[in-house]
Amino acid sequence: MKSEYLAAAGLAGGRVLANSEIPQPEMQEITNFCKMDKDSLVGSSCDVTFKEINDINHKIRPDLLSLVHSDFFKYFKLDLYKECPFWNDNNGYCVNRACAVDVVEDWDQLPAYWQPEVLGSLTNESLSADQARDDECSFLDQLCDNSRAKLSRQGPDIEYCDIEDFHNDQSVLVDLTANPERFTGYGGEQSSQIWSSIYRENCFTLNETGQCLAKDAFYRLVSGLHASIGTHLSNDHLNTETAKWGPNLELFMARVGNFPERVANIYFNYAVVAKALWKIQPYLSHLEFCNAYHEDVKSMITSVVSNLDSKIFNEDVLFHDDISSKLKNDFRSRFKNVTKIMDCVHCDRCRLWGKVQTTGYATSLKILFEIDTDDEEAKQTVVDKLTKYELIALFNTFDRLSKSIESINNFEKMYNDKLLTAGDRILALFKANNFFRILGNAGKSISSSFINRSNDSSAPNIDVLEGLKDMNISEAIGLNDEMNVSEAMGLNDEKNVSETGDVNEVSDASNIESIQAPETKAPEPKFQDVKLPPPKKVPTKPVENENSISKAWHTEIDNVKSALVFIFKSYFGLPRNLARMALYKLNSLWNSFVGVPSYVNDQDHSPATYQLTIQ
Ligand SMILES: Cc1cc2nc3c(=O)[nH]c(=O)nc-3n(C[C@H](O)[C@H](O)[C@H](O)COP(=O)(O)OP(=O)(O)OC[C@H]3O[C@@H](n4cnc5c(N)ncnc54)[C@H](O)[C@@H]3O)c2cc1C
Repeated sequence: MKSEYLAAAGLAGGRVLANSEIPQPEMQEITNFCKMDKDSLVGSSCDVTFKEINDINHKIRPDLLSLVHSDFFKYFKLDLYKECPFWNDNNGYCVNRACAVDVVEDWDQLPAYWQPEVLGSLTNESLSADQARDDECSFLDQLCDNSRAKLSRQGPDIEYCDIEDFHNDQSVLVDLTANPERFTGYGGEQSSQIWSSIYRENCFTLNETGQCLAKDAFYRLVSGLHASIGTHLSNDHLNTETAKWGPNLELFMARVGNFPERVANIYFNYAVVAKALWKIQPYLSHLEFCNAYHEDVKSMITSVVSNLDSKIFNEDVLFHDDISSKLKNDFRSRFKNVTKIMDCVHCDRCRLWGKVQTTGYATSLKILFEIDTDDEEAKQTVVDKLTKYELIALFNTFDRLSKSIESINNFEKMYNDKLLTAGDRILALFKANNFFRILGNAGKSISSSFINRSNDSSAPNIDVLEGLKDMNISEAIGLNDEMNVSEAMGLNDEKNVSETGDVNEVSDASNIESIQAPETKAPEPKFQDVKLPPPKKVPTKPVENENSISKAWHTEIDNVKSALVFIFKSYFGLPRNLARMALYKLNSLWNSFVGVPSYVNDQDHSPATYQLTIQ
């Protein structure tokens, strides 16, 4: 095995490293966006690089997008009112319009196979629970509404999510394309509680071989889901000034981009779901669709899945022997809990997408870990028993990850553009010699170490530019005012700057506590990472001992001259200053008359500050 693979795999000297211990690859590109080497492997169980996944994703993206917009894949059923099974917290709700879900009410618009009669349990109360489940849950039967072979669901538990939800009386049908996953404003204590309980599920008690790898995989799945949600809410974010939805680079960097580990976890999840799809490929191509429309869907499925490769993820390393089967059971029940925690999410839109994606991961895990590659019959049985909702969730989850990866690549372009623009602006600042004026306007301080160095040289040099990363020049380069530029540029991946500017410690597999009670560390001494050049020796002037009368006389004369010049200039400049003041006042009155916001008149309240105030 290549040493690069060993390092990326987290295997050192026969010891399995936790995710947090895996050394981050050296940065090889000019940009430090996400500080990742795209030619390194995605993880210990993946024989695929970040770049290869980017290429695959680029190829399949159009078909995958069409697939999830097709009538067959765009509807999902869930119970939006199910009570939280873990804690008594069923009174909260999210009042933002963005949290709402539009459910399907106009049934006439739906294709025949989505009509209530076909969905069975929505209306047909005469069916027994088992019958309803069979009708509802046999994916193959649902492709054509006239063939309904009954498949028994007896046998050992192989479920990683609660599939009962799909035939619950309370369940509603939702058009996923009409309810995009995006920024909803959901946050605060409630969402942190959800995330901390999800991460707490990653506390395996068994001390079996391979536990570390399983624990690491569990963590990566959850963190990848979290990061993918963070990417979507940053990519489709509401700009409160323009009232338009669009990407928010600063938010993305603060939530995901500054944490290479989180970005890598999105790629890891992509590999897991892709492998599950690859694994059921032979069965998907044998599906019998009823009409020409479905044939289109089938060809889109084939074109997506045929681009995937078995080496993308090796599930066999996780639970490879009998000893680890207990661990697998633990893994399964813990992941099931993650899917159930979604019922505690107060924001309906977030709950919807949380349910879709956890169901998608649960389906992938079932396919990966419960299908024995040597047993053809068992394989067929597992695939046959997939419900259509599991398949819909599987493809939609793959689409979410694919969209995340596309967004990450777009954010990288934006980041590089911003960096270039920032660089140009910084150079322009020096050329125009208006550096201190701008800083004064921004009301920011500049580090003394930087002032010392900038005084040494009038031309911008690397030390000076490096010094810039230490100070908050967000206004100068147009980044979020609350964010330190070094963090915004990803120069420091140790800290997580939340939207409100809070600095929390980065959490990792071994650091769940940081999520439960985010620790605020005492600020570290600044500039410790900056290598300062030795201080220049300033030639010292010889001390003058003589304090002659003539020197004192000249000083006095100079002072009198300066005072006279000042008085003369003041009289001379008075009309000009009065005219300016009048003009300024008139301008200000005119602006208020035509309704221009007050910050335009007020230098201390730049648009950036104004934006922060109204947020
Ligand atoms: C199931 C679910 C679905 C959601 N869907 C949406 C949605 O569609 N739209 C929306 O606007 N909001 C959604 N949210 C809310 C969103 O995820 C955040 O919780 C919210 O925006 C507040 O963010 P935050 O910065 O306070 O930190 P949070 O994202 O709540 O994170 C809490 C802490 O976890 C750690 N952390 C963050 N990301 C990771 C990661 N990837 N890996 C490891 N640790 C991490 C950090 O230390 C952070 O301080 C959802 C929340 C949940 C629980």
